[in-house]
Amino acid sequence: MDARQLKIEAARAALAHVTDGMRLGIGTGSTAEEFVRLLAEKVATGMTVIGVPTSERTAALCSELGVPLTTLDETPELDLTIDGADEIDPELTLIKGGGGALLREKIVAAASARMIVIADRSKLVETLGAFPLPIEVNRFGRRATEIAVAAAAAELGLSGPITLRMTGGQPFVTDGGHFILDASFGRIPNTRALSNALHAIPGVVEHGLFIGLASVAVVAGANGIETVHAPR
Ligand SMILES: O=C[C@H](O)[C@H](O)[C@H](O)COP(=O)(O)O
Repeated sequence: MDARQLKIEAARAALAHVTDGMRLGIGTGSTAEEFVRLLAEKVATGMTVIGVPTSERTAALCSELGVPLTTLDETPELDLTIDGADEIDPELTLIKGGGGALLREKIVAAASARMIVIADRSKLVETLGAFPLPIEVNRFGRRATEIAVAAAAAELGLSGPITLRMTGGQPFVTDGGHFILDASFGRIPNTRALSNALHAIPGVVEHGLFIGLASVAVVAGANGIETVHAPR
């Protein structure tokens, strides 16, 4: 089965958790897009759900495919968010933000009673950090923020290149109008400590470590679907 098919299988398995009338957080990325396509088929045959998209990109796809949308201001409490991830560890701590949507994704996940992560098996890791950690920063003082991030990481024994994400020769700008720093720290054993340290830096808007947000991961591999539950 190719990578796209695995994403479709994970999305299909997660769709089984969606029931009529749910208020859904709808994730961003190639896996979440497969979920949107399958959800749209259900909506077309009568399922009633309302979704809060986690990016302009997801909003556009939902609108194109007829998935009804609302805003988090109109619907501030959600039943379930379904989203992809860049890395998933055994506790279901995640790295997200490879597509730059981490801020809205985290706000939406935090407003949801449950979050299900959908992924192919390649996203499962023992320790997070091979995937560079996306850190969303205010444009103002970006260099100073970068220096502060490096210093905070060094205090925790973490180091490595921190690069400004670029696209088409220009800095990548998030839906919220911010920049993204990608921090290649390597293994991050102390995710909670790093999260706290990053949140203490004024120019950091949010980071891509999702701790204690995902309740279930639905992971598709060559041998079928594996469902991983977060420890209680
Ligand atoms: O900002 C993007 C999101 O966090 C995505 O959910 C994440 O990058 C995974 O994307 P994909 O399903 O394309 O691997």
